[in-house]
Amino acid sequence: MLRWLTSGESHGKSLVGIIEGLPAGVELTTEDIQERLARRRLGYGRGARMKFEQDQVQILGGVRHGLTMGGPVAIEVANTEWPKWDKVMSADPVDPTELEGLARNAPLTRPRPGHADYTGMQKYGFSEARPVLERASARETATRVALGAAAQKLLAGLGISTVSHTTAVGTVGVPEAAALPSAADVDALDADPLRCFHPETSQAMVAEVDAAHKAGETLGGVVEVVVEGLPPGLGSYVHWDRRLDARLAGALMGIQAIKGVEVGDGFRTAARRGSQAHDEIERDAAGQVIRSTNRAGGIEGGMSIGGTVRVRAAMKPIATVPRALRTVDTATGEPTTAHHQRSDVCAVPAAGVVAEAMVALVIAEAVIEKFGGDSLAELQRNLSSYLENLPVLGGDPSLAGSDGDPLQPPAAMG
Ligand SMILES: Cc1cc2nc3c(=O)[nH]c(=O)nc-3n(C[C@H](O)[C@H](O)[C@H](O)COP(=O)(O)O)c2cc1C
Ligand SMILES: C=C(O[C@@H]1CC(C(=O)O)=C[C@@H](OP(=O)(O)O)[C@H]1O)C(=O)O
Repeated sequence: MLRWLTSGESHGKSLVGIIEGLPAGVELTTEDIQERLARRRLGYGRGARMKFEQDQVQILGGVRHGLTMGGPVAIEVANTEWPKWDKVMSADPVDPTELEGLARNAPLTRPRPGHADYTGMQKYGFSEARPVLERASARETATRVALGAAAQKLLAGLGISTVSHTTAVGTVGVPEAAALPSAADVDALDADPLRCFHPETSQAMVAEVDAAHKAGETLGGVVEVVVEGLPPGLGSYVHWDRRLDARLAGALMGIQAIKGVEVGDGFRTAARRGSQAHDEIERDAAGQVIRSTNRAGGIEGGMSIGGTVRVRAAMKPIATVPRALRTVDTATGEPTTAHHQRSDVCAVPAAGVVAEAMVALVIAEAVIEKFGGDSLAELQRNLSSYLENLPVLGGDPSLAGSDGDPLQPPAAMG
């Protein structure tokens, strides 16, 4: 069983994540985590905060000399802006005179439509939005990316890789037929201002962000996560909450501002006729059982079919719109406009990196659940044994496994 939790506020001292259930022997260093956190900060359209705040990472427990030890792994991502917020966000009571006149402590009583402000105040009984937005903020996703790094390192030990890219910003989308990136393309994606794998579209996306910025607007978009090297049979059809697609969708919808999820061609499949919607099963020239297409996104019956999984997440435009939206001042009851200091114009590329972390966590959880093991070596043996004994129905069992590498899923499933 794999479980994980995050704690911390946007302007608090630090964010902390704990992941429990990782086997011993997974390679994990501060640098691994830092590399992924740096990727989350990239992306055209992010606000000023990304420029001046650093993610200061410390592994607090569960890892020794670069290897997990089997216990919970705790990771801290410190907020370097903390000294400016230490009074406003202090955990311990503060003498009210110390807060007097602090602009940062001014009550936020003009809730933003589209953010958690108003309903959070109602639900938790706050008279202003500060305590709501501090936790609702997507600053918290830094912790998920840190925990996702641990999951990705586990998956790497099993030959499973993840990569994310931007497929749409506002109305500008990558053409349907565009090539899909693989993990080998991560440097090219990092170099693109929008983490888009289609240079022409990326240029148009940059122009779209500039236009939105100029107009005092914000933008949403769509990201895709591609997972390669999966064995068949992660997740199950036997119960709704064991379906891999359901679990991935829940994890993606758990990201701030994600309002839609597609598995494979998702909504586009709904518009197709049956003969054009599925991935037919056939034999290639070498006799391997293969799929000629991957419309389903590599999941059928709630199970990975083996090979590549593809999922997309749709992000709504940022709620803190510079051209401030109408709201009601909760202190006076008067109509006004929503509070706004600064914000991202577009955080879609960052959301892609977060989506990748969430997908890695769900896949790692499904892998551990199916193959078990207290050490990575044991998990690898269990997976190898499963793949070696995987029946290739209707064919020669010797076709199972690919080229004698037991950690590779059968090419038949690619
Ligand atoms: C990476 C990332 C960055 C975000 N940046 C902002 C931001 O700068 N301003 C803002 O209002 N919302 C931002 N959001 C979205 C809000 O966190 C989100 O809309 C809010 O928590 C309410 O949740 P909901 O949109 O799921 O209803 C961001 C989301 C993500 C994933
Ligand atoms: C800090 C991050 O994202 C923040 C997410 C966010 C929100 O409302 O979700 C609002 C912004 O924070 P602030 O209002 O303090 O500028 C973003 O900068 C981050 O991703 O590290």
